[in-house]
Amino acid sequence: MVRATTVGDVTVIAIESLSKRFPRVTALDRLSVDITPGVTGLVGANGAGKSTLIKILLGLSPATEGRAAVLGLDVATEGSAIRERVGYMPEHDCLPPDVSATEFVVHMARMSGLPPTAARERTADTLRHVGLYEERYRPIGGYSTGMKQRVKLAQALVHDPQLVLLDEPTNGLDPVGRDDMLGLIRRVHTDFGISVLVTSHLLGELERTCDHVVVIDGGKLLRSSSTSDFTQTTASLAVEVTDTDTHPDGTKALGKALADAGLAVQPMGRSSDSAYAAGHVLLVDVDGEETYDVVRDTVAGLGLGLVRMEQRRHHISEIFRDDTGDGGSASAGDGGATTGGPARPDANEKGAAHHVA
Ligand SMILES: Nc1ncnc2c1ncn2[C@@H]1O[C@H](COP(=O)(O)OP(=O)(O)OP(=O)(O)O)[C@@H](O)[C@H]1O
Repeated sequence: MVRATTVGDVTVIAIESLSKRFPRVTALDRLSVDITPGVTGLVGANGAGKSTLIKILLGLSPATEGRAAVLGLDVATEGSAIRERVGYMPEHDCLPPDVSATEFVVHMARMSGLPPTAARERTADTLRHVGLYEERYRPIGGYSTGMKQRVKLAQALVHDPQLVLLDEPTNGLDPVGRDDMLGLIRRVHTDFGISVLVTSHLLGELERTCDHVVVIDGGKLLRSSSTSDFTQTTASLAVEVTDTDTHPDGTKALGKALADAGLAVQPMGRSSDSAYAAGHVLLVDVDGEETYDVVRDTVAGLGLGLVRMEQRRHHISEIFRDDTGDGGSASAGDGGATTGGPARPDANEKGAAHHVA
């Protein structure tokens, strides 16, 4: 296996055919993926194997098969060296209620080997960075969920790691809290150059935050690509038309005519984007400049009124929806639209071999 390092902008995490089997469940199933510097989202439905992967990467839990290296260190044999260089924000609440954020984060810094003065200085800096400076002497038990998540982030950052693994950092947060946390995560990389692997079951929020997205389902890799590849390669036109006496369902008539003209078209169903009225908007795949002309001419030919024709990037959540209209298992909770569209290449395997008992 190639030993991954951070030098020269190469792989930060190398995962090679990694499996983790519990007695009744295969949590990871021959997963192979490389993660490069930057902010990477690891997305999957509940139970997809995200937390299991993070624990293996930290050297806290052995893999059943396969290998992985973090910052060039083997997870099987060099766990403590990995944990010196990597920060970890666990998913579940793990904070002592009776101590202040300062006491807790100083303690974690000392555990990571920082001398007392450096630990106090780094704690103050880190708590300021996460926006907890004013409240730093209050007991954590009185904190809101958002503040607790920030303490967890601070303790992951305090020893100045090269990489942080953040397990569901937006869990339990309201939309404003989510946005704040995602902004903080982005700045962990832009301000400090720390690489980030962040898990979520919400594709939409990773789309806004991450340079790269890795999608897993049932412990298998579904897709790994840059965020822009996810969205830009699937540019489409949202087209809305009026009905007429001749065409009482103008949307349906246009959809048929555009399909006859050779365009890939589908009705937009449920969407996280409230600007679009479900059932009255068609999504047309853009296949060059001529697509606009074909749509305009077809609308005119049918005598329909054109309400809108606008370019629209797909949300990642739409790329992983299933064909049933229920939403893909990796799109849970983000209001992903669910009409037809570019299907996952391996959609038939979704969830395969997840529960093996
Ligand atoms: N210690 C364990 N013993 C048995 N099964 C486990 C154990 N840990 C995880 N699993 C199972 O492995 C699968 C993957 O779990 P994991 O926690 O990694 O998923 P996840 O993607 O992090 O989901 P969530 O977001 O709900 O935590 C699940 O089916 C889970 O029940």
